[in-house]
Amino acid sequence: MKTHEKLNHLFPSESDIPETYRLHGLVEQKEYLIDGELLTWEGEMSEVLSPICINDGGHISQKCIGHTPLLTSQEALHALDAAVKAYDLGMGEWPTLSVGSRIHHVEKFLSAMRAKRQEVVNLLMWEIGKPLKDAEKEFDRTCVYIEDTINQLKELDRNSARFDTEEGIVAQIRRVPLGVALCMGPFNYPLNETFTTLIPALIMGNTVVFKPAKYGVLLIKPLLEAFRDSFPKGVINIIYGRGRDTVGAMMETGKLDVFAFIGTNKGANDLKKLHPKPHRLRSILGLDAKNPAIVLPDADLEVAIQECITGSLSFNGQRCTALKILFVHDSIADVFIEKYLQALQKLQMGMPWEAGVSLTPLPEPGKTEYLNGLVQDAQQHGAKVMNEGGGLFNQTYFHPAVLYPVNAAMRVYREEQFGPVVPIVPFSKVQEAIDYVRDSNYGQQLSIFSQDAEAVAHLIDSFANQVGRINLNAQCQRGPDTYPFNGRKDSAEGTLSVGDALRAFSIRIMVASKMNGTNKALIGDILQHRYSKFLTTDYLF
Ligand SMILES: O=C[C@H](O)COP(=O)(O)O
Repeated sequence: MKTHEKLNHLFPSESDIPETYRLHGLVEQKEYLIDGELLTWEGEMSEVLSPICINDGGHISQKCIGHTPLLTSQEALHALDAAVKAYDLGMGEWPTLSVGSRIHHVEKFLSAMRAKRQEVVNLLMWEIGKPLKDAEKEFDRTCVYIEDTINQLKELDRNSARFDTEEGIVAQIRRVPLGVALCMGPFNYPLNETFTTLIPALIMGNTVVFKPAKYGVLLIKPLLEAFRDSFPKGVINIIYGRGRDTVGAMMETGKLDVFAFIGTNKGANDLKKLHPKPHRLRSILGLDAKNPAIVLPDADLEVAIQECITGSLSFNGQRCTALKILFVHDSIADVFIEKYLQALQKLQMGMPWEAGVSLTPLPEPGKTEYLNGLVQDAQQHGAKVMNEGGGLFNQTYFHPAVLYPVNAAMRVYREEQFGPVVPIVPFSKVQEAIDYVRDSNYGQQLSIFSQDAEAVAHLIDSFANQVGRINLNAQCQRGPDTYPFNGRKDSAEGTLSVGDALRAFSIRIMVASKMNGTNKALIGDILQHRYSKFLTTDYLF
């Protein structure tokens, strides 16, 4: 069957959807969380369209699955005020709670979250088209990340140095939260990526305003009560709405201390510049990437193909860590492409809940047209679509397009496609690939495929000052989550491993006292009477 004929079978009617995955009615998300209260929004709502298209008696359209509130700047500022109040040492308890107590709150949340697994996984499929296995993995991985964060924090706490005495000065050094954090995540990992900033921020004692991703927003609904019931008032506030109205208004107040954002450079820059004193804002950012694979002539092709197929096309290439351009030595380009296309044929396109399906509809509006534009541009500059049916699209479906030979004149050479378009660049000298990486604005990761120790070592040394991670005979990826996740140049700011994130959302400060009679009496008095929340004997590391 030709690919375009197969595409006709991608639009199920309601009755074709298995009962377990069917949505019964719309998910009406009217509630938002401010200062420990779930408030109900009666104003304008935003429609949530699933990328999954339904065939309703011959009429095929994206299914509307629910609505979310379009809050205004007023609600956003209310949320910010609640977070500011909860952070204030004089009024809020959260920043000065013991590590053990904060862990207890997060554990309570985790246990409530686990009970919502099926609901959240189902929404991950409906909202962003994530295949069932990947959606389950995202949920489970997030739970493990929270557990690991708790364990890491206990470890840090155990190893803490309580007092330092140097040169006649006693220092009570303490790691403290940064303040009020705004956490925003991307549509492709709306749970995992968001929680890898949200949880470390909370557990370190920051208070948070959380705005869920634009797509992948309804799946926070099942967790709203868990958030409300697990944390003290104002510690976590959850809002919805247009970025400019809500986030923009909060930024302009200058009251945000941390901006934790996983998304595009443009999104991050547009928001950050609204802060009146951006240098005061600690930014923890995961941004654009264009990770290349470099396949040398002696590469083990079986390994290279397997890793490049999953690296470039798992979740339709919609991962910041996806391989977004493949540099293949020209002596093996033909055989590489032949094998790549054979492997591609085995990937199935379909509904996210169908067994074996890995290619699914795309949630971003206008994405298929954008990808088609990239393909046409490459064709105009001399590339061919190497696979039958490649690039064929329909509303939210885009069949992967493998482009060859790609060169610097084409948009896809530098633009981050974030979708199922695979550009393959032939090279004769490895220096061409080295120059590509060095000239790139991005520096998240790259992959090298070769068995030649000398050649690999040379490349490692060429790239160690360019990217955050070099993968040998393996695709690019974030995990394991205990490993550093970051990037160079315009790809990231800060590092987000389990342990690094705890440090990213905190700062070490101290009270330093000269060892003289006055101070001995003074500190003794403060400690004895517990006058200070900060200066206590049971402080954090
Ligand atoms: O989109 C960026 C994700 O953090 C990638 O994670 P992953 O490499 O595990 O798919």
